[in-house]
Amino acid sequence: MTDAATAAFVRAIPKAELHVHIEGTIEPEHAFALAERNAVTLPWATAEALKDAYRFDDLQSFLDVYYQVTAVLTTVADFADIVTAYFDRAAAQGVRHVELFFDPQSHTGRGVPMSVVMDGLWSAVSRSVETHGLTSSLILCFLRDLGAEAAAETLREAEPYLDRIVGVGLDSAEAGHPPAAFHDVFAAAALFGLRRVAHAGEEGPPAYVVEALDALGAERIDHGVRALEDPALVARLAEERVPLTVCPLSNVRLRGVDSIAQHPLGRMLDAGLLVSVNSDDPAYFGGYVGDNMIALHDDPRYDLATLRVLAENSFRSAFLDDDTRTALVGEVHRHFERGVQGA
Ligand SMILES: Nc1ncnc2[nH]cnc12
Ligand SMILES: [Zn+2]
Repeated sequence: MTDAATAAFVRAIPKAELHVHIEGTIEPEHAFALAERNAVTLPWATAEALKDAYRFDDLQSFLDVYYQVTAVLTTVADFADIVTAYFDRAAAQGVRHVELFFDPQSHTGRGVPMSVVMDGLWSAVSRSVETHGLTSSLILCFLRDLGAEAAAETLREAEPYLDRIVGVGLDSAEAGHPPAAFHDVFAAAALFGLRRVAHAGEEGPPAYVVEALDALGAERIDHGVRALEDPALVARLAEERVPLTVCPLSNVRLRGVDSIAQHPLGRMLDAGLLVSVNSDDPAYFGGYVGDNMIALHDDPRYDLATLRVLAENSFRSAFLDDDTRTALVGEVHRHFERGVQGA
């Protein structure tokens, strides 16, 4: 096990978080406080009962809970508050830059206007440097199980707010929903000057990773762990330096892998892939990004030198300008020069 001083050191490593769904950061107690504030009835009696429901068999069984909890979000203040609560935790875990996913369709589909979602998220994101000492941006994700037409409609609704988002992504139930169906909406997003990322190879086959790259022009792959099943794809990802945002605790909780010891992250690093560590839905999966790194470090394969590579990779994979990237990698360097205090 990682000792307390080393855990504090790992948690404080400067890092970027590139794969975190804001709706997946609502802690159970906060969900119940928001439910009460908005007179929303959740299908669980207490926060404890909700936590008891966090036993997942796969991605879908998690999404079923996740979408029900999002119903507590109804006002501008709610969206601002969940971002602020996430920033509080992220800043305490060394996060210097975050690219936040949000799922507008999970709100507009319940009658919450896009303007409420955008104004709430933006009020916190636009002030993150002053409030938390970290830079932040927003990535609008399309829910792939709702289809391409709904995604196109969502992009149209988001048009007045394009200066508040850095890119678009693709998430939700992966199996049976190949990326290529979203070619046109991703092409339209590219014409707007937006960056493109996509969840692929979480539960879906390696072919979905290939499609995300070729049909969507994805610049970064979220998860991508199943890419390892296809050696030609691994060679391509390594050659093209395609960033993969890997979420170890998420993969364990959603039963993609049995344990951290079984997790393919080590093999991905060995294959020369540009991988970073991320939290995905930290309120549900047992930890924020620093906690994911500590869980890795409990396994001797992930020594401090490896965690340093992962932290540097997070900045190398981010949508940052070169000067900012260099400065942030320099912060990682200085953190390791100072070393574990008391060691
Ligand atoms: N891990 C995940 N995969 C796909 N969609 C998601 N939405 C929130 N978390 C997700
Ligand atoms: Zn995700």
